[in-house]
Amino acid sequence: MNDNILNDVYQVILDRKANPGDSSYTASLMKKGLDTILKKVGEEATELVIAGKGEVREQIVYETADLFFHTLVLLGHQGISPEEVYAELRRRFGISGIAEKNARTSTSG
Ligand SMILES: N=c1c2ncn([C@@H]3O[C@H](COP(=O)(O)OP(=O)(O)OP(=O)(O)O)[C@@H](O)[C@H]3O)c2ncn1[C@@H]1O[C@H](COP(=O)(O)O)[C@@H](O)[C@H]1O
Repeated sequence: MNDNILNDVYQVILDRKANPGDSSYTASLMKKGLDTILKKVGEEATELVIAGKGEVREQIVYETADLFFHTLVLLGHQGISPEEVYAELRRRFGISGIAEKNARTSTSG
């Protein structure tokens, strides 16, 4: 996962943090600080829960994107790279996950 949209958006977030512009929503969140960012993450998580209950596919996708974005802002604020999260997921995926992937590959051809 070296080249994906999460990384691209994260790079923009870091840039907004380093070079805040007046019109940037990300920069305004960074300026307001951790409590505001955490509040947004909580709100977006709640909105995703509501969307999930509604079972409207487009709404779930939209709210998931909002939650991903605000989570990346939190990571950026804390100086944590998405790569650290990917590494944790890879660690959990571990040996059993790799074995499952290999089994799927060998039966799909
Ligand atoms: N991915 C996003 C992104 N997702 C959501 N948002 C903003 O997050 C806010 C969401 O807060 P709310 O849910 O309260 O918004 P709302 O309009 O009240 O309600 P919704 O309809 O969004 O649910 C809105 O203002 C959205 O515009 C985002 N703002 C920025 N980005 C990315 O960040 C980049 C830099 O943006 P700026 O910092 O604004 O330059 C952009 O190019 C995008 O790639």
